[in-house]
Amino acid sequence: MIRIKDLTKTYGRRAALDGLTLTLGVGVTGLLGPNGAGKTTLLRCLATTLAPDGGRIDAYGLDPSHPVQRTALRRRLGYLPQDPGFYPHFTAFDLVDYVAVLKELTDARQRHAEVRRVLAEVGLTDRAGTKVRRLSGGMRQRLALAQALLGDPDLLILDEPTVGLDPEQRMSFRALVSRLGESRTVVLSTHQTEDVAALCERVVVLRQGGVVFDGTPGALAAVAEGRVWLSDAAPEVSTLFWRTADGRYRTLGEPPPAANPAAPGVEDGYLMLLGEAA
Ligand SMILES: Nc1ncnc2c1ncn2[C@@H]1O[C@H](COP(=O)(O)OP(=O)(O)OP(=O)(O)O)[C@@H](O)[C@H]1O
Repeated sequence: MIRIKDLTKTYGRRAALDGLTLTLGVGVTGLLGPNGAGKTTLLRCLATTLAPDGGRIDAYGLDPSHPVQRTALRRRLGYLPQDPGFYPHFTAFDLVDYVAVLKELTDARQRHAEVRRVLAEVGLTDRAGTKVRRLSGGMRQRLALAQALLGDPDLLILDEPTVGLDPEQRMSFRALVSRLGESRTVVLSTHQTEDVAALCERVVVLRQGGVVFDGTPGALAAVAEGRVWLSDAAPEVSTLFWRTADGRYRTLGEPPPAANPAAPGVEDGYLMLLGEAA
């Protein structure tokens, strides 16, 4: 169990985290929130790469503000940062192997077997010998995920993991992450409400460094219950609407004339929650 209590982090005068409190258990939790809401800052604090200014984190009884406990926690987590810095001249295998060395896998035989295992998990076995600079964006993203899986961590922290993946890779990513979430804590940030709907049993919405929603994807969708409409004519008042593939207009907010109610999705609930719909 991971308990985050009253976490604060300020850059200059800007509060990136403003007294954030959250508990994480086994399963996949998705973090949604507009740009600058504090998702990356929270994930970096959890990954122990950034020290918060105030509040506390208790992960499996370990306190990351304590140097010895921080090291113990690092052994139990895997982290996919938002912009992983890669060495372009390393091969995929060498890159993951290098991270494995940093993660104290000292026995070369066992380490190489573990590197092969995580490359296989993300479908990069046949690219093991390819240099990072020759990999596509989606392959690099999968490589970044592979290094996070080293050592089978209890806590997997994934910052926008689906960026750059094509639809097929996104599907296999979802399958992999939901399988991983059966027995460990997975927390991921995303701007893709589809990922949240398809993959997360829990969604936490951050805004201005605090939690504004914590519940199931279904409960987030329900925030827009009775506020989603389909109509043949475009609404006249300025609400949030768009033309769908079948030529009808989908409106969020007040109903346009002669509109039919439609079932809300996670994205509708999220937009309503953030007040971006009228
Ligand atoms: N190293 C930094 N120096 C100064 N300000 C920062 C730094 N990192 C983040 N911030 C600021 O802190 C706030 C929260 O940023 P953070 O990256 O955590 O948000 P986010 O929710 O991950 O956003 P995004 O969806 O754009 O990735 C923003 O206002 C950002 O400008």
